[in-house]
Amino acid sequence: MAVYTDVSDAELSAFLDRYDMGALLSCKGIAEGVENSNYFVHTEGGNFILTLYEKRVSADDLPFFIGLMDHLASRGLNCPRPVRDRAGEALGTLNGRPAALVTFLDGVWIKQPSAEHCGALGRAMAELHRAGADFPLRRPNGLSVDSWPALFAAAGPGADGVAPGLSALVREELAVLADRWPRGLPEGVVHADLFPDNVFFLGDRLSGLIDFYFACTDALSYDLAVCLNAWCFAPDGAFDPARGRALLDGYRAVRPLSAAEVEALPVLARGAALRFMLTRLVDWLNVPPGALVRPKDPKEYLAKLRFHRTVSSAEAYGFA
Ligand SMILES: Nc1ncnc2c1ncn2[C@@H]1O[C@H](COP(=O)(O)OP(=O)(O)OP(=O)(O)O)[C@@H](O)[C@H]1O
Ligand SMILES: N[C@@H](CCO)C(=O)O
Repeated sequence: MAVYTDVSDAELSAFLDRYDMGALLSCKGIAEGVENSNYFVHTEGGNFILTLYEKRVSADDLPFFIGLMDHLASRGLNCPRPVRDRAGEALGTLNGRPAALVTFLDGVWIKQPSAEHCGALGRAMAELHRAGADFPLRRPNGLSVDSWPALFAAAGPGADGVAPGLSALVREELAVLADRWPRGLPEGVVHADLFPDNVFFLGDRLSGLIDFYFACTDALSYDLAVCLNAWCFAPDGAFDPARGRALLDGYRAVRPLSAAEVEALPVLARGAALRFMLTRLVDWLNVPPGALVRPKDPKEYLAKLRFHRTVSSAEAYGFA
């Protein structure tokens, strides 16, 4: 994550007084990520992650995210557990932002995933979908097809300065995807941002999933579409069908896909590419002054979007 809101040791110690976690030993801002402010917090009680929720997270959604992490962890999924204060509250306020502490997960994320990593990811994603099946809360996906025109408007007039012709291409995509977006696919809890930096490994073993702050109720196969984009392109920008196949096969080994879900993958992957291209574009063109953040490159997702425009069936992703 990034750091948008600074927290001093004194402010943090006062915040921690509500918890049974002993005295603060150290606290360090985490530069990775782009969405919220994150700190690594070491106390006499152990290691924790402190998150201050920033612009894209609505305070009204926090009970969904906190409840979901609790629910998934109680179903055996390895994800952060919210830490409760003496009054039983997992959410507090720090420097004017909603804030929470969660448990620290061991592991590292993989910068260049192999087909084996993608297979492990597919299995873990299907397990997440299964574990979420009886989660009682619902949250619509606020970054799905209906929100994309407003997101594009929020990027402002600079799009063609990032890549010539980008505005025209986005307008075309908005129209095509509004027309073709699949409805009626099996739905449930999706992570919706399961990028490599949100999946930890210890050796070759997938050890945990983090960052549930885009999780929502949506088509389960949308998660696969996000991961085809985030995990299955080679460093030279070419799609790698071996990784795509491993991801899809890993998933299907735990939760079978219906014919409708498979058929929908190209348009879902195209929409997922546009979604991340647009949020990156907004962030690229609007870096808050003083923020410790490195915005992610929207052009990476423009290239992925161009690829999906050429795809007509899931076989292009390695599906067999
Ligand atoms: N529970 C956790 N255990 C261990 N490390 C964590 C945990 N949560 C976050 N981190 C660390 O903080 C970094 C950023 O966290 P996270 O991905 O949640 O931030 P973000 O701003 O939402 O990022 P993104 O750009 O992926 O949305 C992670 O890459 C990881 O190094
Ligand atoms: N995973 C996102 C950032 C968090 O939304 C991206 O790479 O654009």
